[in-house]
Amino acid sequence: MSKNRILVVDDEKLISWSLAASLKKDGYEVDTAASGAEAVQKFEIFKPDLVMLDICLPDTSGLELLKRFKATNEDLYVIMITAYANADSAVQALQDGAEDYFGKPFNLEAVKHVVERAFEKRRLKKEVDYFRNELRRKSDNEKMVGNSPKMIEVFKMIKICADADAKTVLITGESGTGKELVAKAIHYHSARADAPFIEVNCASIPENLLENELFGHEKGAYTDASRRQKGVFELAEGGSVFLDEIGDMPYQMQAKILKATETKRFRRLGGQEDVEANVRIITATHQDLPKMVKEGRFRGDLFFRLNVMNICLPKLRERKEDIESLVQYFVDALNEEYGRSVSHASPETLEYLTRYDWPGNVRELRNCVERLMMLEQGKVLTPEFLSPEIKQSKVAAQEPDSPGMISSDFAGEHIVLPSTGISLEELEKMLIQLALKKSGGNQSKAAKFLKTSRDTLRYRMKKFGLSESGKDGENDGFEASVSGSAPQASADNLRWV
Ligand SMILES: Nc1ncnc2c1ncn2[C@@H]1O[C@H](COP(=O)(O)OP(=O)(O)OP(=O)(O)O)[C@@H](O)[C@H]1O
Repeated sequence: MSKNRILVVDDEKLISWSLAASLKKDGYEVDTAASGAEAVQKFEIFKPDLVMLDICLPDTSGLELLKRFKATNEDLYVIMITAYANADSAVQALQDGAEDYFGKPFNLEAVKHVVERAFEKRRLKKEVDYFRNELRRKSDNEKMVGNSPKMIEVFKMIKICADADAKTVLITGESGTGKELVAKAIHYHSARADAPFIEVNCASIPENLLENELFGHEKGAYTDASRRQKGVFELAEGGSVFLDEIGDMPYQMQAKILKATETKRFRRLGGQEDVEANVRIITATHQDLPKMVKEGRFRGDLFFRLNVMNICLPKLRERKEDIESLVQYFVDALNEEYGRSVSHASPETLEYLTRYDWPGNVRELRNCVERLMMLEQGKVLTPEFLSPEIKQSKVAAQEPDSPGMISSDFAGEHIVLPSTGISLEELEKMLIQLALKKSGGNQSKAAKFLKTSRDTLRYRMKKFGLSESGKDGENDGFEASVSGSAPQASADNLRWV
């Protein structure tokens, strides 16, 4: 490993000689200069990591040299050497970017500590820069894939939130749709990218520890609080706090989060004064917050505050056109991770993957590709190792071709009727549900689609227990059907694919 280089600039020969000898003994590479002109020359050639600079030089002021050196290399550490009478200049030097100073006459042991401290600080700074760049690189690598119109809308919203420095953002969507990726994308594409992004999963931290985690505590706030400790809101200063699973935030804590979002201030546990919070708060949940508000489980005021900017992530089954590019993206990423050289998924495999409904969304798709890559020996992913559920989804679509089955496309949905038969009433109910789904619940449009009158439709909806509000009987719900997510529709023996 190369040695750290130190340039000692002092016109008093005895001082520079004793400093150089002591620093060399400590393992540094040292050079000396007795004037400003010589220092400038040596600075160019020797390229020091640290300069020890006397404030009073025969041909120039150490303060001038300090500015010149720092302008050339802003990461350079400079320690000023000053006579005690020159304390004002030392203060000026610190303001101009010097790291530290010591006075003459000096104790070599004390100087040694000043130098060690400077290099330790430099090492830590490098380490922090390294990890920050790593994180950034990681976030850049974690691309968000998708060309569907729904994902393009999501990308537009990410850009708007990042560019406008939105102070609160709510990300909603089913589990595995990419909420965490969106939160990172907002942070790393905004002016806050160089400050920390800190994630807290509200569901995984016990209620009694959450406040401490978020806001920190003062010394003596509780029995074990032997010193003041910063919480996430302070540690993320200038950056973003990502509160995942905000729906699981305890009700009491919600009021504190509301205060922090509204006033940009919070209080440490056991603290008497508010602390300023310069952070963007990104929240995410897979839960239905408006419903939770109605049920009194989530504060309405906090919901409205968070919901100012809402990014709603589409389910994977609603953007199946993205599946092929996602699969290729995961194949490439996993090739790199496992040192494999799989080229792609076969058309038949892709057909299976496109038929399946992906209740676990993109996370489930990624896991599926990973499993195929582990089991497949060849360069192309074949359907051989697909799970039974995924294979079943295609069988379901193909079965109608077998004797005794009926298959049809209706209102854009592929309907499969079982070989065991189906009652006319069940079929009628399902068609009404499909028509309502297609019309977004609009009864006039649904009636027109079914070539019947609105009154007839309403009569039949009532007959089948499909309520006007968009909900039908107890469990067999219109809500579930219109979401398009229910492979088993109202009749158990029917399947939509
Ligand atoms: N559009 C996308 N492009 C590429 N990868 C994606 C995309 N969306 C999600 N992923 C991947 O899917 C997995 C799940 O994503 P993520 O953790 O962001 O989902 P989530 O909505 O936060 O899930 P949960 O609610 O369970 O926390 C991750 O591996 C993520 O990298």
